[in-house]
Amino acid sequence: MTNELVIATKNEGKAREFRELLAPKGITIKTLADFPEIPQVAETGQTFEENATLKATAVAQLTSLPVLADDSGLVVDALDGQPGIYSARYAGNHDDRRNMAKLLRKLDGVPKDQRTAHFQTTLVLVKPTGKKMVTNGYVKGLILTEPRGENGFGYDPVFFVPAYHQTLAEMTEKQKNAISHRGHAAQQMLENFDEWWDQA
Ligand SMILES: O=c1nc[nH]c2c1ncn2[C@H]1C[C@H](O)[C@@H](COP(=O)(O)OP(=O)(O)OP(=O)(O)O)O1
Ligand SMILES: [Mg+2]
Repeated sequence: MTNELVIATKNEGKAREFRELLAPKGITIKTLADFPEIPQVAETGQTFEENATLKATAVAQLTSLPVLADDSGLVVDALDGQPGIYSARYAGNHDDRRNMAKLLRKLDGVPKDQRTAHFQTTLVLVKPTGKKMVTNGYVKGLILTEPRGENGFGYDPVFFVPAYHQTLAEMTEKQKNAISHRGHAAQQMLENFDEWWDQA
């Protein structure tokens, strides 16, 4: 069996975090940047798991390699769970600054104790044979009224984690990975990875 895993993402921030999270496995990691001919997979599902499965399955078929896909988003309580699966296309097409600006506008006037939210990541691992593994991860926080910090990506600058008195964008990548939705989902995946990898 090949020693390569493709991460089915066009998001450089995710790809960076996965390289760090998967480093202990000693697997050769590729991303969609290595397969420029693969088109964007339409995220037509109604859930994180459906969308991650669509991305993973399409790329496994096209590459004949094992694939990991991540579908993730920000779930805001005061907005009835929005932007949720629409996080990447909330204000525009993958424009982090406009997405954050729209979020802050929607939460204008909402008091601090009602600005609760969580990030969710659903990870789907799929082999070309169809063998699949799914894990989920979460992190709880509060949406600030203005961005803080330069690290990370997406909504990180407005996502404050009370236990650490920092936004995700104020943490190092290692700190973020230790507590984030993606970090938790990846840890769970890694616990069962060898069993999945060794099966047909
Ligand atoms: O740790 C995170 N820190 C901040 N923001 C985050 C995080 N994790 C997901 N997010 C946001 C970014 C994007 O607005 C959406 C994911 O959308 P999602 O479709 O899963 O990813 P994407 O389109 O950027 O890349 P791709 O589908 O190629 O993997 O949630
Ligand atoms: Mg996407």
